[in-house]
Amino acid sequence: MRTAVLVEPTEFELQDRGRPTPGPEDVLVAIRDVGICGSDVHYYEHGRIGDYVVEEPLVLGHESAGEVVEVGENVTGLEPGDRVALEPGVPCRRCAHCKRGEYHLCESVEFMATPPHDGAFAEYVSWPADFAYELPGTVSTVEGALCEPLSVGIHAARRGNVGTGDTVLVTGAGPIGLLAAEAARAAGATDVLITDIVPEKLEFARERGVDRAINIAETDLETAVDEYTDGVGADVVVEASGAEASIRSTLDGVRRGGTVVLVGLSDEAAVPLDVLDVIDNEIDVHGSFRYANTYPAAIDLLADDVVDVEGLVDFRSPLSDVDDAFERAMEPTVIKGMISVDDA
Ligand SMILES: NC(=O)C1=CN([C@@H]2O[C@H](COP(=O)(O)OP(=O)(O)OC[C@H]3O[C@@H](n4cnc5c(N)ncnc54)[C@H](O)[C@@H]3O)[C@@H](O)[C@H]2O)C=CC1
Ligand SMILES: CC(=O)[C@H](N)C(=O)O
Repeated sequence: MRTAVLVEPTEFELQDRGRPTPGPEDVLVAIRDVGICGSDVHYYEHGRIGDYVVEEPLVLGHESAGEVVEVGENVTGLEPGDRVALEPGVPCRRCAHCKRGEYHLCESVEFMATPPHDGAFAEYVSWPADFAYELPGTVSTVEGALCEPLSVGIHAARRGNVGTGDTVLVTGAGPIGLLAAEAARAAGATDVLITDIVPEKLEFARERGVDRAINIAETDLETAVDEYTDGVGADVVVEASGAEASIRSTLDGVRRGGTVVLVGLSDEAAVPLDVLDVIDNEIDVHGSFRYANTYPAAIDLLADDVVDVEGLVDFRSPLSDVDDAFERAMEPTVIKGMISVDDA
C-alpha cells in the first residue's frame, strides 16, 4: 500500500508498505481523507515537538476517516462498506484514568503520528473497532476526519463548563480556535468573541458568525472585552493560540469568578500568570488536553449541521503531492489542508 513516510525533517518518501492485517478486535480501514494538523507540520519542519522526537521514519496524519474493508473476528457493529472516523488515541483501557473515563490521560495512550506511533497518511490503517465511529450517510469522510480538531474544541468547551447564555472569548482563530468557538456556541454560548493577529483569519471568523473579531495587534484586549461586556469580562476564555502574550492576557479578558481554559501549546513550558489576580478574582484555570468521549458528539453536531467543518478546508491534495501540501499548509492564511488518500 502507498504510504507517505517522513524520513527526515521536510522530506517525505512515498513507500510501498505491506497492507496491515486486522487483529480480532480491529477493523481494516481504507483511508479516504486525512487533515494536516499543526502538529504534523511541526514534525515535518522540526522533526520534534518538545520531548517527542522523530527518531525513526514516521507516518504523519491523525485526523482521518475512511471505509471499513475488513473486520476482525470479534468485531460487532461494523462491517465492510461502513464509513468511519478514527479516533487517533488508543488508551490501555485498564488504568485508573481509563476506568474514570478520562482515557485521554492514560499514560500508555498510543496516539497516531506521535513518535513512535504511525499515523494515517497511508492507503490502509488497522485500528481498534471501538475507536472507529460509524458516520451517518450525510456526514462525509472529510467531515469525519475533522471530528478530531472538532473534538479538541468540544473538550475545551466542556472543560470551561460553557453554558447557556455565556460570553466566551477565544484567543487564536486557527482551526482549533474556530472550532472551540463553534463548540462553545453549540454548548449554549450566546456571545462569542475571538482574537487573532492575522486580518484574514479574523475576517474568516466573522464570516463564520463570531460576534466580535478582535485584532489584538491593534486593539487592547481588556478594553475590547470590557466594551462588549459592559466592563464585566467573558465568562469563559479559551486560549487557542499558544502565543505567550495571549496566554498571559487571558486574565485580562475573563470576568471575576470566570474560567480560563488553556488549549494552545506554548513554545515555553513556563509562562508567567499573575496568581494574585487568579486568587483575588477566583479564576478557575483549566488545562485541556486532546479529548475523551467526544466523537459521538462531534458526529452529531456535523449530522445536524450545527458545525460546518468542510468550510475550513482550503485545499485537498492527493497523497502523491504530500510535500507540496505541507508547504501550502504553512502559509499563514491557510486554515486547513487535507490529503485525499484515494485520489493519488
Ligand atoms: N491542548 C490540545 O489538546 C491541543 C492543542 N493544540 C494547540 O492549540 C493551538 C492552536 O492550534 P491550531 O489552531 O492548529 O494552530 P494555528 O497555528 O493554526 O492557529 C493559531 C492562531 O493563533 C494566532 N495567534 C498568534 N499569536 C496570537 C496572539 N498573540 N493572540 C491571538 N492570536 C494569535 C495565529 O495567527 C493563528 O491564527 C496550538 O498551540 C496547538 O499546538 C492543538 C491541538 C490539540
Ligand atoms: C497537540 C496536537 O496538536 C496533536 N493534535 C496532539 O494531540 O498530539
